[in-house]
This record gives sequence, C-alpha cells and structure tokens, in this order.
Amino acid sequence: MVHIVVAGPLHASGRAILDNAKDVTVTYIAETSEASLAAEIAGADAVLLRTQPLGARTVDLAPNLKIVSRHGVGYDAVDLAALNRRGIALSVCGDVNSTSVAEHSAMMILAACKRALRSDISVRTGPWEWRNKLEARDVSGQNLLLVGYGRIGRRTADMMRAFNMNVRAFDPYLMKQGWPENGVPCVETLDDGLAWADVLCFCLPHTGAPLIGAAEFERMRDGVVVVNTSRGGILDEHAMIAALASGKVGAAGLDVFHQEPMPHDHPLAGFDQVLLSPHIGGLTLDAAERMAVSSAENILDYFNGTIDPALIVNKDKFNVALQN
Ligand SMILES: NC(=O)C1=CN([C@@H]2O[C@H](COP(=O)(O)OP(=O)(O)OC[C@H]3O[C@@H](n4cnc5c(N)ncnc54)[C@H](OP(=O)(O)O)[C@@H]3O)[C@@H](O)[C@H]2O)C=CC1
Ligand SMILES: O=C(O)C(=O)CO
Repeated sequence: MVHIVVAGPLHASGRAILDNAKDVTVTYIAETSEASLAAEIAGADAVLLRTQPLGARTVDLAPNLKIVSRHGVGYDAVDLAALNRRGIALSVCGDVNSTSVAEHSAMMILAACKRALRSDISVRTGPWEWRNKLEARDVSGQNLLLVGYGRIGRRTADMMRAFNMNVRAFDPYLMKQGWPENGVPCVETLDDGLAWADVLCFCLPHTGAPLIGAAEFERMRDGVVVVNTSRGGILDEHAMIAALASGKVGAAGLDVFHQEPMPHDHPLAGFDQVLLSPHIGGLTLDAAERMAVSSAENILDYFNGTIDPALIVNKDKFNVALQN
C-alpha cells in the first residue's frame, strides 16, 4: 500500500486519479503550510506539494518518503540536498502551466505600460481630469527583454511580438547549449540587456541570491517597466521599492514576492503604478486542473516505474528503475 499526502487544495481531476488508484491511501490536508504538512507526513511514501516550503526537518519526519511531486515546475522552496541525501525523488509537472504564466506576464506588461491600476482607481475615486496624468504608454515599438528563455519565456516572446514589441532574451545557459534557430535574438550579457530594455520580464528559476539589486536597477533605462512572474527572490525587494520611489522603475507587474502571502501593509502595496497578483500566473482554472493531473500521475507513474525521467529533477542522484 502506498500512502500519499496531498498538501493543499487539489483539483477534482487530480483527486479522482488518486482516489481511483489501486493499493493507494490518500490523506488530504486543507491548509498549505509546512507545519500542517509536518504534522501529517510521518507515514507518507509520497507527498504532493503545492508552493509551501519543504525543509530538511520535515523530510526527516518521513522515514518512508520516496517521492515528492511538485504541483508546478519551480522547486526553489524544496530542500533538494535533504531529498538527495535520502534518495528521495523530486518530480515536477510537464509543460502544463507555461502558457498560463506567459499570458499572465503579457497581461502584466500591458497593464503596467497602460497604467491600468491607476486608471481604474482614477475612475473610482478621482476627478475625471486625472486622465491627463496617467502616463500610459504604447507597447508597440518598445524593447522587451526576457530574462530566461525557457518554456515561459518563449511563449511570452510569441505573444508580445504580436503586439509589435522588439523582443530579445538573455539566457546564458541556453547560449552555451545553442540558441534556438527560430528564437528571438539574444543579448550577450545581462548588462547589455538592462541598458537596451524599455520593459523587462523575468522568466527564470530562482537559484540563490537576487539577480537584480541596486546596481542592476541603476543600469536600467529611466522609467523602465518591470514584470516578475517567476519568483520574488529574483529581485531585491528593497532595491525595487527604492527604484519605484525614485521613478527609475516607471511601472511594474508582480505576481511573486519575497514573503508569500505578502502583508497588506507592504510598501509595494503603496504604488498605484504597480499591479500585484497573489502568485496566480500558473493557477488559472485550466492550469490548476492540468497541474493536478500531472502531479498525481507522476506519483503513480513513479511507483509503477513508468515516470518520464525528464520530469524527475534529481534523477542523477539516486538509482531508480525508470522504464523510459
Ligand atoms: N507565477 C507562477 O505561477 C509560476 C512561476 N513559475 C516560475 O517560472 C520559472 C521558469 O519556468 P519555465 O519557463 O517553465 O522554466 P524553464 O526551465 O523552461 O526556463 C527557464 C530558463 O531560464 C534559464 N535560466 C536559469 N538561470 C538563468 C539566469 N541567471 N539568467 C537567465 N536565464 C536563466 C534556464 O536555463 P537552464 O535550463 O539551463 O537552467 C531556462 O532556459 C520557474 O522556475 C518558476 O520559478 C513557473 C510556473 C508558474
Ligand atoms: O509552477 C510553479 O513553479 C508555480 O509557481 C506554480 O505552482
């Protein structure tokens, strides 16, 4: 019998897959905190993980744990070293939420350039004459730099080229492997890109220290638009707030934050040129169903020995019989 703990809400299609599986028991936890997961993880062979952190101490509470299946693709909140030490697999979803995130980025690029939030507030609360001070811009003809040119970056590029933006990308790893033939042009260095871009959009994994701090903001064009749908830790938030306050950053769209949930009194909430959303780029109803199905199937496929090895992040760290 395989015992699976599902840590947080799961779309009915994912639940049906687990509930109908043979030789499986499932515990569903309503809350998405690491503490509630820790309280239930002791007997788990598998955990289906939403966006909550998974640290070494929680992993150590689960002596039978064999696989952690991320409901999504980013795994920066998982202590991968702790999983590797125990030979526990970490799987991610396939290409199921990238179009949704790219659409969210496209929406935020448009909303930030058009000053959509400020515009809405002006109608609800201000004199009509505020319409002359909104500072909305066309996106057409502007330079868009995508930092990270994987699944989400490439789809965002396609969408924003349709709006007649000049799109380039920075992705050093891809440059080494070979830039895609039909891709947008690349910039050689991040600094080149920062100096070129009117609009910046971050589409990369978070792996350590912030990529963008005060020095990088300094290199950007005055009034630059910044959109981040990848992870909050990519931007130094203090530097971002300072850049918004000084006007260096003219407008922004942020789906991800250093601290999630972001407190209501956070300084970022004080800017009417910044559109905020609660980490929902990949959480449309459509993507939520696809992620639920993919993350549930990954667990069952793992125990059947049929999981696609490309979906296991740490496949080189332990020996597992993979049939593909
Ligand atoms: N807001 C939301 O709801 C969601 C957010 N995300 C976030 O988006 C991120 C990207 O997702 P996705 O496009 O699917 O991932 P991919 O792995 O397909 O693409 C990311 C690309 O960024 C590259 N990259 C890594 N480090 C850097 C760097 N320092 N500078 C520039 N490029 C870099 C990667 O190279 P390499 O592969 O060689 O490392 C890769 O080509 C996820 O890791 C996650 O954090 C994802 C889904 C939903
Ligand atoms: O897929 C991801 O990484 C997300 O942020 C959504 O869970």
